[in-house]
Amino acid sequence: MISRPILFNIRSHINNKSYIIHRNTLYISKRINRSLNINYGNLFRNAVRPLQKRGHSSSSNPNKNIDLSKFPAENIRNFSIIAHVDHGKSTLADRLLELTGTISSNHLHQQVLDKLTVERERGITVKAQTCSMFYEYKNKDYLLNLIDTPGHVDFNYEVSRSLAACQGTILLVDSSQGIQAQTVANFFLAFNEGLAIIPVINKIDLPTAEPDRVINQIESTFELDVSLYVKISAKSGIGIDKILPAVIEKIPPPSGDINKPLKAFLFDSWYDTYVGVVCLMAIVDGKLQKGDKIMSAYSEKKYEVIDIGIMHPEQVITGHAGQVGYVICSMKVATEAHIGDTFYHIKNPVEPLPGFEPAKSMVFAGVFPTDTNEFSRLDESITKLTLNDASVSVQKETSTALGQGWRIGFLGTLHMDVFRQRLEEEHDANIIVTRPTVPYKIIYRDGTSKLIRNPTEFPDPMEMQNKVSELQEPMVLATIILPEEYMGSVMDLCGSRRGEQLEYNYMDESRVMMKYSIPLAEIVTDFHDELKSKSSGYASFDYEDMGYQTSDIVKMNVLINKKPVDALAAILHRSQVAHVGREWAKKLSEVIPKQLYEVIIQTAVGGKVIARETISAMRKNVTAKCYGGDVTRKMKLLEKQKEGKKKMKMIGNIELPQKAFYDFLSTGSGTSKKK
Ligand SMILES: Nc1nc2c(ncn2[C@@H]2O[C@H](COP(=O)(O)OP(=O)(O)OP(=O)(O)O)[C@@H](O)[C@H]2O)c(=O)[nH]1
Repeated sequence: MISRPILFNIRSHINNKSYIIHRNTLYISKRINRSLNINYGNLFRNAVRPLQKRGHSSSSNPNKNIDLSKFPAENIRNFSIIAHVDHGKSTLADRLLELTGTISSNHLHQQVLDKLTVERERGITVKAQTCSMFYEYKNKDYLLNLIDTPGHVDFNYEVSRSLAACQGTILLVDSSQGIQAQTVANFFLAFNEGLAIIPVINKIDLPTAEPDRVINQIESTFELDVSLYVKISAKSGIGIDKILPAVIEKIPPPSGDINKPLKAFLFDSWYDTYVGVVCLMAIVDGKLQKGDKIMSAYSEKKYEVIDIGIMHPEQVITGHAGQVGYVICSMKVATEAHIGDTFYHIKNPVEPLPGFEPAKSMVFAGVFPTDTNEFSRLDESITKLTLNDASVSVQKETSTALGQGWRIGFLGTLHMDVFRQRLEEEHDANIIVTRPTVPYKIIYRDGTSKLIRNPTEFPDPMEMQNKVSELQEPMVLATIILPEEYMGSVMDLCGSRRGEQLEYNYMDESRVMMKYSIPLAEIVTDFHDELKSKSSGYASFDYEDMGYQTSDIVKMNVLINKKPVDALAAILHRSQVAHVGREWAKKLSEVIPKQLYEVIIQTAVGGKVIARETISAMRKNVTAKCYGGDVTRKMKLLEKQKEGKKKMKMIGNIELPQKAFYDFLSTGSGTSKKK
């Protein structure tokens, strides 16, 4: 049994001070009527820079001391907020930070903890964020460590990791929407962790709010003690003052023993341009100080602690049981920070903590630099981004069409899209991402099996005939919650996606929860959009892994002038081949520009051609309009044409503009269904 780690109880010297520690940055703000007296070293000055760059306000004073030693375990609470997408987690986190004076109430930014550009642009949380607040309750000072978590199913790994660092959670439910699919999924994550759960009903300011109905839903669906619930409007601030007293009263303090040998738990890490690899560790037992020699239970590599947390080492670096903070040790490479690793003093080995189950990639896609010279730079960027997102798996791969690249595993297609956007925006990458595929399983006659993450690994006909006993595809258990009137159309949708209904229950007189077993491949493309459109936006959906099932899957090749293009191959269920084959051939014929010779596009399974399109030849004479006149002008036009050609990708023996290739791969060319 693991003692639950605490966040950010960094031993230091605080004299009635208030501060907030952010995951990868830090800023300090005054608590009302109290003065700051904090002493920072270079680390803090370095760490604060990125935050200031992003425009956050900071009232930091680099020459004062912080002391957290006055917060014994019983005055600490570690809690998270879990909810369905858009039910108001980040807004509630803002209100709590304001209430505790951690940020000012006229703070310019909303959703302060959504720090990534991608989060602000998309209005979603993708990365769990942590901050500490100070709060006085019944004449006692409390250190409250709050973790804001993502709501979307693709980021569940972040939620699980956050919950492992907490003793309790706020289950936030929108009072106009009621329980949704991710409310259910997140509730069970918290429930299985044995956390104290406080139901909080949000958005009671809305005219459509039905808080009492939602409370009944919570009671009947989760059998939760609803006498604990709190009704709020995170937007207007109604009821916010009731939340922290409930957190203190209902959530137990953390446990841990300062006198036991060191057991430090690495549960997050990131790459900071100024200080390199930074780990977020929970010191479950024992103490950790600057200069300590520690060892990773995972890799058995030895490190020296260079700095802890955000403080100047001489004043604030000592940790004790239940403390967490930044630990900067002599880790050179980003991948050395293994999420879930246990660290101990070299001379005092301990039994490692169970750690986290590694995230299981649900979809894989090839990522290739558009300019092959960019490979090394992008390789470094991917490594850094992976450190900030442990749920991504990366392997190098080579495509005949696209050159050297990577096969990257994601938790879902939104996750994939966010990763692509971060790579482009934060690392200035120019990339082509191939169509995502789910991991299929090949069962061989000799009893062995192999997972394939790339259509190019699909067995050839000879291998199929002689060695393969069966092919399997991954299945998921989908939970769909929707108003009763949309049941018919959603059932049709699930049926068309090879879904099999397992059960349905009424949550109240008009809302239904349906469970389906569906092939993962059927939901990773446009299922969510279709579900929204079939239910006028009212259905919500979540899924979990359900293992593998025998399936009639085949590899579909795309041939250009009779040559297969590896980057365009796909693994499909046989029932999809006819319409996907036709759709792809047509789409490719639309994006491939006319060439100097005829181009034949075919889609085929084995030797059988599914669809064929032909693009007739065209000779483009760029100098035609020059009527034999000026030679320099002709030369210039030819040069320009040459430049243009550099931006082309050779696919088979044809030239395809990168944009066309990108357009084909990124949208509309999935295994979308006949509408
Ligand atoms: N009317 C009203 N709107 C609210 C309230 N709380 C949040 N909202 C709005 O609901 C939307 C979603 O709020 P967020 O705080 O981003 O929701 P979230 O749960 O953090 O979203 P994800 O991180 O994407 O899961 C925003 O437009 C908020 O302004 C509330 O109490 N009342």
